[in-house]
Amino acid sequence: MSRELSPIDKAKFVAARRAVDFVEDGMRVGLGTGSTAAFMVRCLGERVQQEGLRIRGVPTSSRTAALAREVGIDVVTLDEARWLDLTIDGADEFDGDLNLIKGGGGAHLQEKIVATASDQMIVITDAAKEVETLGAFPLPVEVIRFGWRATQALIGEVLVGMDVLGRDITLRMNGDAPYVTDEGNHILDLHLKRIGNPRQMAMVLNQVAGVVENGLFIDICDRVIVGHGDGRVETRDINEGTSEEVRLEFPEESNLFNDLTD
Ligand SMILES: O=C(CO)[C@H](O)[C@H](O)COP(=O)(O)O
Repeated sequence: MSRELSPIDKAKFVAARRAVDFVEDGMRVGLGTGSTAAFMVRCLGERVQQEGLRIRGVPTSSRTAALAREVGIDVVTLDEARWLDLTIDGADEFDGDLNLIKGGGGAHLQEKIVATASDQMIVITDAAKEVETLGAFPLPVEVIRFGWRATQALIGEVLVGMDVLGRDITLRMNGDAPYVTDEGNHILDLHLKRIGNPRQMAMVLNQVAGVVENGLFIDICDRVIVGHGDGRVETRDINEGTSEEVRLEFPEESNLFNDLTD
């Protein structure tokens, strides 16, 4: 069923729509996870069906895989694709260097593997996710289920002496049970409020036994596409140091908005 989109949804939609302009015939494309990425997958599916665009898509979660198949994208595994031309994904926060926090949707492990196996990563987002300093959004850390409490305690120890404003660590839940990722792991959310040195944080966390991957994406994103509720879309390229703005028409009626669940 189609529903009225909020200004934030409209912002996410126009960012997604602009991002698919960067996809060319024959590309192998990493498909992110989350509500913004879901718009992008739908827009890509539209190009596949209407223009005959030929691409292979590598999804970053079981949710995205199901949606990509539904909209007619040829879905392959990363091992089949080997290497990707482009990955398009959302983010929970981004800073002026285009460093990111990801994993709010619990998929940052596959997302990081896919993004780093790509020539380019484009992040699609609304303007509210831009921050001066990362860390207001809790940092997701995927951990092995075995001994997760010990891993939590060890992470607490390594946070001492680091440039953060909070040290609470919570186990992500799915109702009454711990959240389980596509890889069968748990997620600890680190409520740091400020991450003064994200590069150091990303390296230190991955040294802790039991940690599989943290949600900091450092020097991975090449472009950010920021959508606004009025149709303006800004594209910033960190490598070229450029920024451009266009305005997209917002379709009054579109089956791109049917059955939005993500
Ligand atoms: O990292 C992610 C999933 O692991 C998402 O990209 C991030 O949570 C943003 O989600 P949304 O587009 O729904 O705001």
